[in-house]
Amino acid sequence: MPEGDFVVTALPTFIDLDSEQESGTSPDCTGPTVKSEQYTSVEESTTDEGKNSCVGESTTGKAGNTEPSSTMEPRPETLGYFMEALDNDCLVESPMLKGVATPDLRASIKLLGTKYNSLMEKNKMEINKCKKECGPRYEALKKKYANECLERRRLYNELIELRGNIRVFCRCRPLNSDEISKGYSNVIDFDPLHETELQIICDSSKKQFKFDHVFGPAANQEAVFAETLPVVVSALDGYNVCIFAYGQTGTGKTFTMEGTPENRGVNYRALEVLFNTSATRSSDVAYGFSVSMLEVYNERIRDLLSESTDQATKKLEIKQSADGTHEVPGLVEPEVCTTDEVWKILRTGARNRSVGSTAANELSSRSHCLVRVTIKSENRVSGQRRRSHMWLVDLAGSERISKIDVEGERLRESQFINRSLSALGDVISALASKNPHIPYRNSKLTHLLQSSLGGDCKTLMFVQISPSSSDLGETTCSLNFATRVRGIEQGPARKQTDPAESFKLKQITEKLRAEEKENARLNESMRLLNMKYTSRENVFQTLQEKVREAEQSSRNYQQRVRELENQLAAEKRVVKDNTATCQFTKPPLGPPQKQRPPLGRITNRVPPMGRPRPTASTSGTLSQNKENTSLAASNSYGLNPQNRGVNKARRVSVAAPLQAKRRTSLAFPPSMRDPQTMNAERKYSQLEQQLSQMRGQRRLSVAVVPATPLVGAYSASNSKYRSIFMSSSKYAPSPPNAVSAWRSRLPTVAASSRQQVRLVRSPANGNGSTPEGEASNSRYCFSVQKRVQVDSLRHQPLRVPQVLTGAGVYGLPLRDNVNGATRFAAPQAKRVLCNNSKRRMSVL
Ligand SMILES: Nc1ncnc2c1ncn2[C@@H]1O[C@H](COP(=O)(O)OP(=O)(O)OP(=O)(O)O)[C@@H](O)[C@H]1O
Repeated sequence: MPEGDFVVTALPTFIDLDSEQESGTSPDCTGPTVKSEQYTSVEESTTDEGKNSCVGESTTGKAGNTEPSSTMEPRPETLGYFMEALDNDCLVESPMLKGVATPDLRASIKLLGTKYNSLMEKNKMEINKCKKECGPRYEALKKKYANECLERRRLYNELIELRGNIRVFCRCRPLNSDEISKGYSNVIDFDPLHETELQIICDSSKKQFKFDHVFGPAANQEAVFAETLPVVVSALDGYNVCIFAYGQTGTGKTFTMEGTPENRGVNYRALEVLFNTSATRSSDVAYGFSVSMLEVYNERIRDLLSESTDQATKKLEIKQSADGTHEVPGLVEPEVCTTDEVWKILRTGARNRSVGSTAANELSSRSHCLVRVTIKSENRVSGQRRRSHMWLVDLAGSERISKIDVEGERLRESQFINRSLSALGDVISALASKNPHIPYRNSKLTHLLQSSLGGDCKTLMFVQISPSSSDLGETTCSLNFATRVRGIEQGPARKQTDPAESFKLKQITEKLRAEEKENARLNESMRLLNMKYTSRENVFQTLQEKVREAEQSSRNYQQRVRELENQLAAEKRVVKDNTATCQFTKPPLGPPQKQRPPLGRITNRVPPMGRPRPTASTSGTLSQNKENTSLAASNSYGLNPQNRGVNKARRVSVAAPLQAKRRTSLAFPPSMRDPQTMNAERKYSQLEQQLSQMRGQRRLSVAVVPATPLVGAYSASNSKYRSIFMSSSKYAPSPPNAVSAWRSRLPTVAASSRQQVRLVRSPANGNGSTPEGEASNSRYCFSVQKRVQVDSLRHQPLRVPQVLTGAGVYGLPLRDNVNGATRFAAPQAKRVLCNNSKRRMSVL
């Protein structure tokens, strides 16, 4: 509490502490009981007036029982005279109190000071308590208020859009002294209750006009700007805004837009609002402002902020930028941050503006003045950038040339002004009638305002009128024009974005479109692949089904094989039993080979031909499943006339009772078992006899060409090389291709001719000699399963390639040479190491 607020107008000598403690510093003076007989010596401080006052009562705004403490100097009768306030509002004894002689007075003042201090303490505590209680509530309310402000702004924008993005205000200036002096009457009638209507009185009739707002002569600049404010704020929200004043010369257009230093107009106030609002939004959005000022004078653009002297020669042109906005390259556009800078710039521009004196206006504007404010913003949260323009246009006055009485340069100026205003009227008419072609380029003025007139911007027009009866005609024209403007139906305004930002967004959009296309392509290929996959899965399932079936059949076969094996084992046991009854034992001839004992240990010998086998009936059944059949068995089965129905070549194994180191297979053609060729049996017995003479036991495989009887002979040259000679002189020759087509059933013979040598011989008399005439009629091929290579050096007639080519063996030279070699030279075969294959082989 400030010092001096407490005034002790009547200092009692005694204060009833008890009663005061209850009442405190009650202003109703019911507290302290003053005892008059105890008045102190401070008599000068006791006045009649003060007797009814109470201690500690503030004089400020109270009843007249106290003097107002207009001065801060404490008077002797105030508490502050005896007590001093410290910084923390505590009262301490003043040195003045020492001069008080009466102890009661001193004691009472001290008491008052103490009471004051305690009250102060109590108050502070209460304030702190309130702060604690109300603090969060206050913050919440503050936040709510901010949100409400935002909502209000949004709703206001919506309201403006609903009202229309072209708004028309009408402002009527007061009658000037000249008009009054000339006795012109007021023809404009306003109804204060209807702010949107005005009437023109002409010839006792009234013509009514409606606008968004009508400002009468009494309306000041503040009132006008209050209605303009929302449109100005829209520019901060990112909208393009155009505010222009239109009207007859001398009606106050410049006054409304520029104003005077005392009554500043829309231009200055708008920029002021922009700065203030941007400051309040600075936590969310960062703003930047720049201002340019130009005029269109006689259809030429002049930069009003340029300081260069060659303004007359410098030609400024309107260019359309890539983003569709219209720019004037080379225009001076300083950045502004404060209202002072703005005012300075506006003053500079106004000074440079072309003005002249006319009959209607002493300082008539002879050009259209345009102030362009560029607003750049960046949202600190979302990072979104915007750039918008606010045009503040003071048009040159529409005027009747005859009326203003001009000639020369002024007349030319007036013609240009009227022409450009007419172009503006055309644009407005085209917009109002929703004409697809808007003639923006008919004048520099409309061309400059193209992006801010119509379309997606907000437009505000001030139609300025004169109340004078002398200007009735022009006033009516202006009002009619304004009514047309108001009739324009515009679509909703659109927030502007930064061109750079737009370009970036455009690129992103294009990229997204390309990605969408790529996605569609990938989806299509994925769909095709899915279809392919589905069809393959079907195939796979079918194959799986087949595999299952194959497995099942394989299992069946295995089962069958096991059964056959069991049967075979049983038969083997029977054979074994039968063999045990025989005098001699035979080596096992049928597969599997692994179960066979090594040949070296076989002690079988060929039984004599024609000797009946004791178990012929039993072993006959057995041998049908064997590939190698013993000679004896083949004798019984292969040559048995009863088995002639088996029309396939047979291979007969001949086991000699010598040391078996090699095996030779002998195959018989089915025809061999033909009854007509049974004499082969006889020949075979000869072969068997020769076999028995062989040194060492050998098993031979003899392959016989089909359909050819076996009448060959067998001879051995030495232990390492065997050749078998067969005679066919008795039978008709078989065609060579029949021999060539024939293949031994032995895998080793068929697999690689390089490792085989087929020696062919056609002995005519069975002793190895071959008559010339029968040489080409050989029919029998015998293969010895031994790796043999004919030494071509020692036996020149033998051509090695011929020998090594299997089928080509059947040739006369080879046969003769082999025959000769067998008969006369009986070449020794020796084991050599082959350089190429690194394998050992026998060489003739
Ligand atoms: N509302 C008003 N209140 C008081 N004075 C006004 C008002 N409107 C205009 N005036 C005064 O009228 C005179 C002419 O105004 P102003 O120059 O602004 O007209 P103008 O329309 O701009 O004319 P021009 O087209 O020739 O430039 C000025 O002296 C101005 O102060």
